[in-house]
Amino acid sequence: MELKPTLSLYTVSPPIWLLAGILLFFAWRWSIRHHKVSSNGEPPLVPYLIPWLGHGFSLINDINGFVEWVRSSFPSSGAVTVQVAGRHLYLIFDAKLASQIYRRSDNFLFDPFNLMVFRTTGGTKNDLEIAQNGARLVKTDPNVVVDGTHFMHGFHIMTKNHLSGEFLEELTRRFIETLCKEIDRNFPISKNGKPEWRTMDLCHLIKSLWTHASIEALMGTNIYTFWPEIDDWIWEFDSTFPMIIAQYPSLLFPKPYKVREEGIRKLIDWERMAREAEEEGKIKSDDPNRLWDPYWGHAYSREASKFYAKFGVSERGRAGNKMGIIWGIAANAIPVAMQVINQTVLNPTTLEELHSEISRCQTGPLSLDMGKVTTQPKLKSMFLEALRWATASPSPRVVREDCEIGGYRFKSNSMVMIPARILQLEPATWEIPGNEQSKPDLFWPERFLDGDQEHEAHRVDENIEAEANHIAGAPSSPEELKPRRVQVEPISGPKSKDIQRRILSLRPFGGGTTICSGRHFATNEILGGLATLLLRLEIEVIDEELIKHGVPQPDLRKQGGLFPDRPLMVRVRRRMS
Ligand code: HEM
Repeated sequence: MELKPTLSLYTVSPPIWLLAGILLFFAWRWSIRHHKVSSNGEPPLVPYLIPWLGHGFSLINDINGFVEWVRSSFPSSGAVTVQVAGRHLYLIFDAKLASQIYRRSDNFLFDPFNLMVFRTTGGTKNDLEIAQNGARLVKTDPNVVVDGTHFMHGFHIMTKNHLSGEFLEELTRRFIETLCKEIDRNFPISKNGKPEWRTMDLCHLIKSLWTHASIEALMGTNIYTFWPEIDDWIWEFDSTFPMIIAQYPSLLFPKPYKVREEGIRKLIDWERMAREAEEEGKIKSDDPNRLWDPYWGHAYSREASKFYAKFGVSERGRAGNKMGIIWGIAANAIPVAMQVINQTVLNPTTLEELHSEISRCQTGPLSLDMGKVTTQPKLKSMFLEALRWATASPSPRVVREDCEIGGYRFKSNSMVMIPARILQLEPATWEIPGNEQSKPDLFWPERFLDGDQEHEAHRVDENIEAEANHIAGAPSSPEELKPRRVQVEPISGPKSKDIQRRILSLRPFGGGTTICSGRHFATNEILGGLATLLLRLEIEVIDEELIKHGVPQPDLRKQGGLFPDRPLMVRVRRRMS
């Protein structure tokens, strides 16, 4: 009997092969995009080619671009898993899940990153052991003596207490005072009453004024007598420090380590001089609780040094901590200040409206009621919109024990990252149908005109729950390290789904126990600084230059506050009173 030829694999023509391949590829892509969980319950795994290393290189090379790419590949997943150097890293894309993680600070730990900062800013082996005492870690070094001290949490509470209330007011007062002094020095009141226009890059001007005012407010004036270059040094440190974090070898890349060592040396000198000045009675006030003096600067700088010294942290470790604080203040708040001020002068209607809000807060020709400034609706909306549009905070955590949240399984010792920028640019959250200006990649000054009372109230509520979880089961903290309650209106009444989603999705300051302790100062220095600047200076955008360079956008090469990616050329002159 003659057998009929059957359709064998070998007889299928190449176009059919190709078609089958394309269909399989799309089926595979569809299945990974629509799989809500992996087979073991973890968030779906993003496929990778290089074993062990996985996505490590893409993540280091361009963290914002990589995270954006992952989100676009998994648009309907609340979380995904990526492989980085042999470990799983969960990227969280769902705002509600992020809030649950922030609240569980006993299981989603920040201390491993605090420890990493301690090490990379120059802490010694002994300092690292002190820092691990009572820290929340997956595994503690077996040599560490655990005596119930809880050093890191104590420091965090001390920080929070010294950046609120009267301490916050003093830091703001010193900042504004120095800013005024610097503006007056750069743009003196003209003798003949006719000030000259000067051409400059506005971004550069803001960067230099704000850097000097924040360092002097925090560290005092004496530091400039032996380290006048500190304002330039901090930006050199900012551009080189990520290489130390990424563990570039010092033999091949000596510069970042050289810059860091210079900072450590100078900050050791700063602390020695402040101690000597105190012992020699050079500091005028003998009130041990004074808020500011020229040697220690703000009380927070003094108390941070004393806190570290009390626990036996070395001079080098203390200098490293100071370096981290100065860097934290400058590198996050100053780029956001630049974005707010750029957007103000770029839009004549906004400029006019802000002038009228500022005039309502004036207490004299050049003085302001700061409490009023930070509650003006348009000013506040500009600030929140700049935080939404121009920050990329990663909020890293490590999972302590296996747990299940939001339908996902999170495995012990894996890492978590909440890429806030993704939540802050999600069209479903921010875009209002029929309103072109509301597109999330655009800066829309009116976006937050309905206020942010709910945002802050929600963060405080989250923080209280996180603190309670964190402290439960941890060694008890001394009374002076207990957090003070911050007064915020509670969230009242039911909120629409849209508002709830927006409240949960604005995450520039992280959340939980480690929510940024400097956020209130950041608000004051950015809005108070903007009002101070507009009262003293006239600023006009140079249209031909704007056409040539284009409108500044957030520069995505960095995390935290995002700098404008190009200059904004303006004419500036002293305002005639
Ligand atoms: C717009 C400006 C700022 C942004 C976007 C920002 C952002 C952040 C973020 C994302 C965290 C980590 C939160 C977490 O993952 O839970 C953080 C922590 C922190 N920030 Fe800020 N920050 C800003 C300004 C400041 C300023 C001006 C100060 C100091 C005056 C400051 C002091 C701190 C401190 C001390 C912590 C550590 C909190 C702790 O562990 O106790 N920040 N900040």
